[in-house]
Formats: sequence, C-alpha cells, structure tokens
Amino acid sequence: MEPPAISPLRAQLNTLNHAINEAVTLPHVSGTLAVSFDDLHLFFKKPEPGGENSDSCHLNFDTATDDNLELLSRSCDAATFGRNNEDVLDESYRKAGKLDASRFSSTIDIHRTGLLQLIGDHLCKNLPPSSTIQAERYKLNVYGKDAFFEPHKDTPRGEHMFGSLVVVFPTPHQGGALIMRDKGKEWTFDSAEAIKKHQGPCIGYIAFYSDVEHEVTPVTSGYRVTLTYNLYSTPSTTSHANLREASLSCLKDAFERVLKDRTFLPKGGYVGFALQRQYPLPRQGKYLSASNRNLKGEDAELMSVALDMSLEPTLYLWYGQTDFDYSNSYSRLDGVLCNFVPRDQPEGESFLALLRQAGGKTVGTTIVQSYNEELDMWYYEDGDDSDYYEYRAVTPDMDVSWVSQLNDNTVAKTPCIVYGNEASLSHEYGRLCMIVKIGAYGKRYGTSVSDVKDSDGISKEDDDDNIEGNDDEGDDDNLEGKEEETESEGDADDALDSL
Ligand SMILES: O=C(O)CCC(=O)C(=O)O
Ligand SMILES: [Fe+2]
Repeated sequence: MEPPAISPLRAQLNTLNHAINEAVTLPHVSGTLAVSFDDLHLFFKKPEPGGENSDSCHLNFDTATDDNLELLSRSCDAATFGRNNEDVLDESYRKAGKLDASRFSSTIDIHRTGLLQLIGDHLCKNLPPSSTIQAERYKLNVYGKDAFFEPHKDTPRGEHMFGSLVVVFPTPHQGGALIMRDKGKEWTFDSAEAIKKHQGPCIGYIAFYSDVEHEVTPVTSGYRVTLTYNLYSTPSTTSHANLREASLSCLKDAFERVLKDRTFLPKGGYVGFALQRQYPLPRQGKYLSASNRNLKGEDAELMSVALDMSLEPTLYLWYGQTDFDYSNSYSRLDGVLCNFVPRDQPEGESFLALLRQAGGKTVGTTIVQSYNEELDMWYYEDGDDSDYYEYRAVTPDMDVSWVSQLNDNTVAKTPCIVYGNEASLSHEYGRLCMIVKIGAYGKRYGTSVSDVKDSDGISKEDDDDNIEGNDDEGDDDNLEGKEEETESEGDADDALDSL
C-alpha cells in the first residue's frame, strides 16, 4: 500500500523538525592542553591505619614513577557510584580508586588555563558574553590495571550544572579511553594516545554535557589519573542570545518559511517541541527555573530563534496521559504541562488531576489529518479514528501541534534505575518541552509579544488562562519573576502545598 500523503500541517511541522536536527551540535569537546611543570604537582594524604595523622605525600605527574603512582593508588578509597538514591560499591560496575576533594591538593588552576573559555565556546554558545563558567573540583580518580567505569550519566548537582570536565594527567598508560554515547552516536577519546603525541607537559581534557552517557574502558597497563569537575554556568540577566549568526540562520530560515505560509495554523495556536537534552530539575514542589538561557546545544538555538522572533517560548514539564478511560467519555487529554515539579503521587489519587489542581494545563494534540489516496479517505495521524472534536467531553486547556513528540508516560524522571557517579542528591534529570505561541496569520512574525497577546486569533480564554510568557529576567524561582501572575502563583502554591 502506498504510504499515505502527509497533511500540509504535518509537512510544515516536519520542516521545523528537520531544521532542528540539522542544528545538532557536538555534546562534547576534548583534546590536550599544554601546561607548565608547576601545574602538575599533587599533594595527597597517605592513609594511616589510625586515620587523622596521615603523612602528606607529593608527586609531579610529569616525572612520577610507577612507585609514586602505586602509592597514590594505595592511598585511595574504592570508588562508589550512585544507583538510584544509594551510593554503591560494586566492582563489576566501577573499579577504580578515588580521593575526595578534602584528601588532596593539586596545583593546576583550571580557571587560569583558558580551558573554561574553550569549553564555553563549544558547549554554551548561547551564554551572553558577560556570563562565566565555574568548575567545581570534584574528585581525583586513579585507575590501575583492569580498572574501568561502566556507562552512566553524571548525577546533576544543581539546576545550573550543565556539564562535566575530566582532566587526565600525563602518566604513561594504555586503555582507559572515555566513550560517550548520545542519540545513537558514539565518540571515543583515547587520552593516553593523545597525551603520548603531545610534546612537553600537558593534560588531556574532555568536557561533555553531563546528561551524555559515558564510560571508561579498562586500563590495560600503567596508571590513569583523572581529576573531575562539575561545570556550572552563571544565570544571565542580560538579554538573550549570543549565538553565532551562521549556526542560527538555518533554523531561523525554516521558522520564517513556515510562519510566512498562510496555511500554517491560520488562526494561530501552540506549537510544541520536545527538548533534545535533559536538564536537572529543582526539587519537588519548586517552580522550574526561568533560566532558559542555560539550555544546551540545539535546545539553546531553538530558544534563541524563538525569542528572536518574539514567539513567547516557555518551558514546561510534560506529563503524558496514556491510560485513557474510554468507558467514561470520549475525552482525549494527551497530558498536562507543568511549570513546576510536582510532589510524588499520593497513593490512590489521580496524579493528572492533582497536576491540574496545582496549575498544570491540560493539553490535547491538534488533530493532524492525512489523506490516503488508495483508500480515498482522511484519517487521523495518531490512529484514533473517533472524531473526538465531536465527542470530547473534557475540553483541554489548549491544543498543541507537536513538532517533535515526548512519548514517555511520565517524563519528569530518568526512567528505571538511574546510574550516576553519585547517589542522587536534590536534583534529577528531567525532560522538558518548549511551547511556542504562534499568532494568527498576518500577525505573528515581527509583532511584539504584547501585540500577539491581544490580537493573535487565539481565544481570549486561552490568553488569560494558559501560557503566560516567561519573564526572561526572572530569577531562579521562576514565578517570583513573573509580575503579572501573582494570583495564579498563590493558587499554584496552595495547590502544591496540598500535594
Ligand atoms: O575518570 C574518568 O575519566 C571519568 C570519571 C567519571 O565519569 C565520573 O567520575 O563520573
Ligand atoms: Fe561520569
């Protein structure tokens, strides 16, 4: 059977989706960096059976002997990792030694090496020039023969943590490559080889978004010593993007083409994008940060383009509804959009009802019809052949046309067992979506946000109740930065308290 014709709306949404996929940026950066001999000193505490009065030892990574490194290795504790909310010691998953930050001192000053600018140029292109990146020293890891670390994602330690940095010291070794996997792609950084080729004192480095899965392959000889850092970006208070025009233009062109097309949502509406990367969420009961400038890679580009075009992009957590109760009605609610992180589901209560009570917006998907020539009929792309516009007993707060779909039942949490490098603290990864408000044809592009609000063809009711544009100058606690919303903020707070 011939594949069914794609509806004009789906074709337009696909144009945007392709442009986003084209905008993909590498989620990591790696290489070697020349440093001075003086940057390579390490002081560490040798363990004493009794504890406290342990001797201090010293080595320089440029000249360290096997004996020096063996002593360092013996001074380490066995490295644990996070499995859900527990720190676990399991040598079938992670075999390595580690020293906590309080047990060693290194002379390398990462903020002085120029490495953070380089990382920022690759991973935080959207940050305004005034923003800075901070590297928080985390742990020293020592991998002897056969040591390794199985695939995991680094545990998020705050909303503004965007990445991880691994510095590899120049000790002779083989194996211990770092492999990263992301969206079906794989990259390997063999720091041992890279360092071998470098003349003079150097370090190997690799920085990546911390939601990128990574592993360390077994070391086959020598000692591999790494220093890890958590990377944070400061929330910015200046106007949005600093993206290079070249990388933006493709996505912007696609947006412009679609918006100029009079058949694309002629009366206006909402368009949804599943964000490509995962982000640390604030703790339960807190509002999502308005720090949408801390988005990563292609998500940052999408946000920048939408802001640039005055499209009122807003970030939400999406809770999908999968268990429809058709016996009750023909209602078709696809899910709820929340700008807060809900508390856990109390037993026996309807989670979606609670989300709604707390201020979540119920969402239906705009029906996209396609024509099948062979059968000479129109059908609904999502396979639902009931005409739910007629039967929909519960009207969703809004209909969204999805450019890219979020499908999981609940997407606020990384599903199943979470392997991290530390037991989860107050943050966990969540998937977000961005909803963009599109004005009616003739009033959508080049109009200011306030023009769009008043006359975009979206019903007044929608304007009042639904998505309010995020105040981009908002601070961490999102709604506190939203001046117009004091009433609903209070409501939402009360409702959250009752969760
Ligand atoms: O030592 C390394 O190369 C990576 C360590 C790591 O992935 C971690 O500590 O989370
Ligand atoms: Fe890691």
